[in-house]
Amino acid sequence: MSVGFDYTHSSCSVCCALRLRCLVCLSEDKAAQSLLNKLIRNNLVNTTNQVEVLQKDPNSPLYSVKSFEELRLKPQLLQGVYAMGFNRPSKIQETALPMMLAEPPQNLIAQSQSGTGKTAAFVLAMLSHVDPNNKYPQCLCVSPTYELALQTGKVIEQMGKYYPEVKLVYAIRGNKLERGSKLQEQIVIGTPGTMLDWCNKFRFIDPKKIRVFVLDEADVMIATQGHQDQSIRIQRMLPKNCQMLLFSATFEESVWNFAQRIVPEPNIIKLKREEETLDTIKQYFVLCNSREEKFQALCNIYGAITIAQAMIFCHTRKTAGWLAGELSREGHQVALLSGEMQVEQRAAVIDRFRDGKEKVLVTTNVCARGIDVEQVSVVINFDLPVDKDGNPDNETYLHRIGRTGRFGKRGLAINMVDSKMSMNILNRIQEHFSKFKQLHSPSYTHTHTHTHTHTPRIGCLNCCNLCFLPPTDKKIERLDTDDLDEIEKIAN
Ligand SMILES: Nc1ncnc2c1ncn2[C@@H]1O[C@H](COP(=O)(O)OP(=O)(O)OP(=O)(O)O)[C@@H](O)[C@H]1O
Repeated sequence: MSVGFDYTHSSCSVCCALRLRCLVCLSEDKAAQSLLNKLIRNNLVNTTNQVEVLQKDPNSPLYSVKSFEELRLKPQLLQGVYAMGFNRPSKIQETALPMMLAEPPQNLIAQSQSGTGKTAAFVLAMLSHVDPNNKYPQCLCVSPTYELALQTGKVIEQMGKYYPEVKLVYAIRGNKLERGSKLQEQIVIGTPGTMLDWCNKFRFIDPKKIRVFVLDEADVMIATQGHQDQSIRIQRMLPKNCQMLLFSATFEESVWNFAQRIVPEPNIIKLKREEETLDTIKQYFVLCNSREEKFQALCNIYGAITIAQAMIFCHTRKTAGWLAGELSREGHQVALLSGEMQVEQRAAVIDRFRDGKEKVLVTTNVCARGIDVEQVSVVINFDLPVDKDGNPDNETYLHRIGRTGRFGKRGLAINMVDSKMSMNILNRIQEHFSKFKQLHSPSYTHTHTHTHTHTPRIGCLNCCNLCFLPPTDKKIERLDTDDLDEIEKIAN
């Protein structure tokens, strides 16, 4: 078994540390992460940011709606929307829905973070566009994995509850049809490989009759080898007037290039991400010599201040398991999120933690990235975040501790330092975030080797990940965990 970038295996349960180096696992992670978010989310992510719109024809009027009634939906669909508990369109839906429902159909590329209502939007568009009297496929929706396709299928079923004439079929591995058969269902949802076979090899679908083509989770899609080409091959079989819709949670250059190949003459909608900031977070570090000392420091902190809920990040599954065991022995109610768990099991653990059934969540980064648990007031980096080469992983640091300071609330982040090397990493993280202020001064133009030159803008979605990172002058201060008075002070 070789370990490196070309290392491939079909199951992520083999390892934890290896996952950082394995391309297969990286793409599985992205899909699993996305599924996890869908399973644990039961409402919209709050966002106050504005929608940016780039129209194919800048002279055509831009409509946006504040209610579902304004969209003149079929009554059965409006009933479905309200039955799902949607009172009004989400921020992205306000602009995307009128575009998607317009006549003649308009192409759309839309980007906004997960949980902002993209799936519900394109499901509504598909259901609106099909003619139930025609018993053949009219909408194709491509998802990166079987599980994600099933999730979207569920939304179609819920929203189309009062419109039973419209039928849905899954083009997924294992769903075998008789040779020579023709599909009667109006909507086909599936993964790119099977969808392509059904159009091309088996001809269950006549691609020339497709009116709406949806490509969901483009960022996850391109992380999986082969999916990009298969999606493009499907797209090429569709008629010129077919409406092309593409959705993505992020918009790095690779996604953008792919999007442009799938969607000709697009309208573009972007919803700026809620900016994460370190300014409202107090950051400390604790000096220790061993894993046991780190644990002791943790106990001292728990002994001195009241912590409603905390997340503790470890580098490996092994450390996370060990720490969870030690904390339980000390009488803490601990939840452990671990890489070998099925996505559904992980979702259940997060749900329990969110409901306050456990007060401490011990996890590795791979499991917890992108998960929002608002009420967490303390984040502990039991191990500092590093990338596959052992360099500081600044972005992960921001994501981890950013969760404690959401929506202007003050949070606390404590970093455990157990060697010269980890002190060096922490110093570099601190330096990175203070340098940022200079990098983003308005007149400064910076170049990233992997992207293009542009005038940097904080929150800019089209350029590079760096621009997501806000500046801060915040120092990471030393905390002596043997001094109870000192610990008590940090909580005030
Ligand atoms: N207009 C709305 N009003 C209330 N809730 C909504 C509305 N639109 C969507 N939701 C709900 O918000 C949650 C997120 O929506 P949706 O899944 O469509 O977002 P998304 O951007 O596609 O995110 P993801 O890619 O993670 O699924 C879902 O629980 C969905 O039922």
